[in-house]
Amino acid sequence: MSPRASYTLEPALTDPAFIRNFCIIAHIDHGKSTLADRMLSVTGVVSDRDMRAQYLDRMDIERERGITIKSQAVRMPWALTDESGFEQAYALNMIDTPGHVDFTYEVSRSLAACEGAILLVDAAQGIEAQTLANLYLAMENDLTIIPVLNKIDLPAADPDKYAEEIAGLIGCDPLTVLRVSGKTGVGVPELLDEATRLIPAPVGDPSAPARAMIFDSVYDAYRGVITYVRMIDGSMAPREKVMMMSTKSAHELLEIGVSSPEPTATKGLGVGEVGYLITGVKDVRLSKVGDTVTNFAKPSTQPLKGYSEPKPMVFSGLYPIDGSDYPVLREALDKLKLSDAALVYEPETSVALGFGFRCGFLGLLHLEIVRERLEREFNLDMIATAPSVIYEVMSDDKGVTTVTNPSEFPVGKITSVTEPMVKASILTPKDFVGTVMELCQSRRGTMQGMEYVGTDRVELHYTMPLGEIVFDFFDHLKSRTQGYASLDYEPSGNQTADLVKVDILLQGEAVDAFSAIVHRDKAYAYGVLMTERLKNLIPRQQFEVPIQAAIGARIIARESIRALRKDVLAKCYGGDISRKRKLLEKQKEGKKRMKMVGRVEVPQAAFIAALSGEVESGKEKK
Ligand SMILES: Nc1nc2c(ncn2[C@@H]2O[C@H](COP(=O)(O)OP(=O)(O)OP(=O)(O)O)[C@@H](O)[C@H]2O)c(=O)[nH]1
Repeated sequence: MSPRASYTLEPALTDPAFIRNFCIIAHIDHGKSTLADRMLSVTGVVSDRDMRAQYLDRMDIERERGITIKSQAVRMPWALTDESGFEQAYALNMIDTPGHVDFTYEVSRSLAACEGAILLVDAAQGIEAQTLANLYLAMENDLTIIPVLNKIDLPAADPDKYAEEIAGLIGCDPLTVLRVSGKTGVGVPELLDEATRLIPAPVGDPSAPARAMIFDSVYDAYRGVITYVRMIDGSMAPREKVMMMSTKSAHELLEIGVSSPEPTATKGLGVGEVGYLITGVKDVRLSKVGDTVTNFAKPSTQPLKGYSEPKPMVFSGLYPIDGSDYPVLREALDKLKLSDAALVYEPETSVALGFGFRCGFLGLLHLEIVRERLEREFNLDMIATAPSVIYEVMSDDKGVTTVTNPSEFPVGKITSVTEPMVKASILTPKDFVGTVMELCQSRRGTMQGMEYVGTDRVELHYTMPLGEIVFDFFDHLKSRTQGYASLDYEPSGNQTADLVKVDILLQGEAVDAFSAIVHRDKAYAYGVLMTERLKNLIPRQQFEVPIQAAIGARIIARESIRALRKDVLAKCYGGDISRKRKLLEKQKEGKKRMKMVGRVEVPQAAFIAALSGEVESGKEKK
């Protein structure tokens, strides 16, 4: 599609009256990135020749998985013709935001940098749980909402029905809900027109001391930290000295510019503009998201309202399969941390797995992504222990202990254990309400209410332990509802529960990597599951190996692996000594990939499979 804007936009320092800042909010897969791509080509900032799918998703993982992890900001020119035929040039700043619940904090940051939000809804699916969550966030930030139905090219699209649904939700006329296709481009120019018309211009004081809000900070191997900001008051220019208000650290601005979508240096940034700063800082922590940047010589006294820091919710131990890779893993984590402020880690050791790190993540998707990046970008092979949430354990002798690793669960008399809770909302077609309620109850959920959205869908509200959601809840929810239900959740304090630690013992010795904190009612099931899994995974040894599950000293499940002596030379009769030696060498190599737990040899693969649940067993297939 050829661009409509027939003029060139001044690179920056635009009059705020002609700036529009907006973001696109949507449920995952409703087509944000595709629409953003289309906007880039419609506005002409990316030529058709340079266009590639998911232009703004720069990480390989983002592109492969088709998801957005980091927010991106891009400036685009647009022209609006008024009734008298006068064409006015505008600068549109679009911030693409991630849709997955793990990355909600990225969304809230982007929202605070905008005056408007395009609420994008798949015309074949309608409103989903994250549509609602993001919409509420946008409303809290007082943004102008532009409702849009996407994917109207799909044969299954039912725009009339879903326009009604959206109208009912935000209280507008169904006819004002725009209809577009990010794929074919239909309706996109009209959407940009409407956004330009309806979204208010940014307001700020151009003569006040400079204040810019940091909404993202990324580490670039060549340029150091690139800080993305939205100017609120005043202006900034290259070579100026700026100060981060929370740390009072001062830096010289080496470069200031806008992304359009490639970084373009400018003479400065003025009120309402969105752009980037480069100061030569090497650590993203010095350029903290939510902080206010001001002028060093003429500082502002009033910092802008920051964001709450992202808090890790799920912890897992990461261990290199080859112990000698430990320093590489440390370095890799240090590097990832530069660009991922939400990642936390500290060294830990495991009897079974050796040296590794206990890492904190925003959720399971975040964990998977970090793990994949470590494997891919740093060539590391790793074992990740079962994810755990944060428990607070009260014991008589130790007081309160915060436990993120089951092996730290205190021994002795425990008075109470609290676990993190979440408020979950699940949106499902009404036919599946029964099965969803059953699932939530089996995960210790307490129902808080339900309401209809449109005529055939229901939003269910539950409080549930986070620990019950983070593992496979979503998979079960999807399979029970034929993929139709969607889920969103937010933290909701802590609550006491009857939780116990289950240990798994091999020949009487506890294997720390397999310990888990579970509800007492589920302890037996976990014990049976793990002992059975391990029985299938650990090869027979020269002696019998009992596998037991225990709560404290009480054994709750038991399996055993029968004894066997594997004589590799059995088939090697005759006198060929070199062949025998070769076989023995091969056996030795194999043993290197084994971990010794007491006297028992456990293959690495067994740890990986037992921890990831990749074992075929009748009991696991629910
Ligand atoms: N038919 C059709 N398919 C579309 C349209 N827009 C997006 N899609 C498809 O929908 C899927 C999801 O699109 P994305 O743009 O990656 O979705 P997203 O909302 O950006 O996803 P996240 O970045 O993970 O939040 C992709 O397979 C797209 O090709 C459209 O207008 N029509």
